[in-house]
Amino acid sequence: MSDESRPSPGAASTAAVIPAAGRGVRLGPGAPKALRALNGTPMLIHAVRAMAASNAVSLVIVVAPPEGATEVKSMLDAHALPERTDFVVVPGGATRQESVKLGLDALPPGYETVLVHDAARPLVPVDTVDAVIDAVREGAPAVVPALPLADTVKEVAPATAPGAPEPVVATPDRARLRAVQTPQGFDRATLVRAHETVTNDVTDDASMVEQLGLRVVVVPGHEEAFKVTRPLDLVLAEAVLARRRLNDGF
Ligand SMILES: Nc1ccn([C@@H]2O[C@H](COP(=O)(O)OP(=O)(O)OP(=O)(O)O)[C@@H](O)[C@H]2O)c(=O)n1
Ligand SMILES: C[C@](O)(CO)[C@H](O)COP(=O)(O)O
Repeated sequence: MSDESRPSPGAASTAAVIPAAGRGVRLGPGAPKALRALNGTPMLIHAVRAMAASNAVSLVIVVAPPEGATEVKSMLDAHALPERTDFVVVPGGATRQESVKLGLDALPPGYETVLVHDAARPLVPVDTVDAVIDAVREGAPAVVPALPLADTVKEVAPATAPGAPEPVVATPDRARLRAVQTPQGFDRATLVRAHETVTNDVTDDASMVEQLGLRVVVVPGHEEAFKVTRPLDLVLAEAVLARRRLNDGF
């Protein structure tokens, strides 16, 4: 859609920032993780389509590997997206946190709800995306999709000598723990303030909002929103896609 014919976003418009600039070290040697294929389609395209599947999302900002922004733009041009969805590509930074900030800096006015979604979670279902957006629109400044843990978790202390076993110091109550996914959803002003204020390293955006002392709430996550991190996750992702194709009857 051209800039002239595109309606300007209203207060209810939602944009998604997709950090996709990581190397994918834990996945092993190869192209940057977001550009690797799942059933023949780049992981990033799956992730963009997962955001664009929500009727509420009209802009996707892709934060590309710093040296790969042109390639990512061509890749997006070559893959069909819904007509209502525009996209912008910006080069990323050295950490996820920096990449998200660079994506936010490129966000035009008019988008009051912002999702931050890992390219590495390509298969999140649209119902999860919509649940996050709805919770933000209902007034929560920050929303995370999350699942209860299947494993018991131990807190450990550093080993006393190289190669020695780590001593366990605590077993947190599993019933109160959640494994957090993306997309995480935010009121735009809150997310911008969090990224301008918090300078320590964090592993997700919601924890920056927690550091501002603001309310972060959880909505149910989905097992298919898992993060492709290690080689076995690629096998699982392709199996999920195969199951979807079977269920869709083609
Ligand atoms: N400098 C970085 C690092 C990460 N990410 C993005 O943040 C998301 C979650 O990060 P992760 O799964 O840890 O990806 P990588 O950093 O690529 O993985 P690894 O730590 O194995 O290298 C991914 O979509 C990744 O592309 C990013 O945009 N910029
Ligand atoms: C944002 C995140 O996906 C929530 O679980 C996660 O914290 C990213 O961590 P990573 O180590 O950068 O993959």
